[in-house]
Amino acid sequence: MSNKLFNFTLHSNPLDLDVIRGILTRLEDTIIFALIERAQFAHNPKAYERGAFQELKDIGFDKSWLEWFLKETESFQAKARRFTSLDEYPFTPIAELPAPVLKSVPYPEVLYPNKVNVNPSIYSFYVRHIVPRITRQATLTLSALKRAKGVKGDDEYEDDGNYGSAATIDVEVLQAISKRVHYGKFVSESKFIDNPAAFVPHILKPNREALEALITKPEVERKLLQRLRKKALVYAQDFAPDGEPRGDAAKIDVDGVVELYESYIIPLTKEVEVDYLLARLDGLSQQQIDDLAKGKAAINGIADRK
Ligand SMILES: C=C(O[C@@H]1C=C(C(=O)O)C=C[C@H]1O)C(=O)O
Repeated sequence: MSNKLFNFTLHSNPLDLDVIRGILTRLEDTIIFALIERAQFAHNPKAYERGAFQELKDIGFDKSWLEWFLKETESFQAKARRFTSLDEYPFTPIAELPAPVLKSVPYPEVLYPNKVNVNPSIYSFYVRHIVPRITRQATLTLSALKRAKGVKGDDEYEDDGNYGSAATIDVEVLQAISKRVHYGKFVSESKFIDNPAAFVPHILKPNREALEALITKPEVERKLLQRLRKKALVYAQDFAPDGEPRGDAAKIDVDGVVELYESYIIPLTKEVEVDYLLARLDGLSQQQIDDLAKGKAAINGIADRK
């Protein structure tokens, strides 16, 4: 997983909406392939239950197996200077992460300062809804194998022996979804500077519905879901030894991938867009707000700050 999704040296304008949408499109591939990898392992619900591993309690960690994997992984990433830019957010509380060993990079200030972070919601929907659905086939296979060995009840659904591999992929999926959803801030800033006058009244007199109507592009969403289904059908195919596609989307629940976007990722991205807009005028002078209300675009993509 690239540490810096947006390579500022490669793009002249980080707020070009087509460039941003291209990055969101590329993240579809990352998420689909990671879900294909996760679907190879059973659900193993114990891995998401706090306090379920005595081994973790013995080392003083009382949360879940996955939360332990997140903390250990993100601790190393934090030392390597991850989470110092405005578009990457750890799932582990930032206060529990070590300081970077490298000096931070002075990334250009593209986004307006904000505290929008929906990782708790991403974690919750992923664990409660996405993992059980994506791993359904592997889970049914595991339970049948366990019953054949005389195992009955909850233990049928536990421990395909891959707690570590599955959690490693869970971390990758969660971080990719977090990047994708929080990229809504770049989308929002792009739309705001393109037409600030449209947004200012609904920020001054907070109106989430009006702001959501302004940022929603139904045709973009419709094409995205169409593209996603086609990608999942192709990526999930098995291939014959000579590379001939077998035409069966055997490796993933394609409807589950589409539902992930339709029911969770897109709605949450739009919430991030609206939350970002609602804080977009914080700290600006009345004159700056008046100028924006008259449609004077912000300079270099970010309004002058006081
Ligand atoms: C991300 C955008 O904003 C909204 C959210 C979208 C999404 O999450 O895929 C797509 C279109 C818009 O409704 C955009 O306009 O590209």
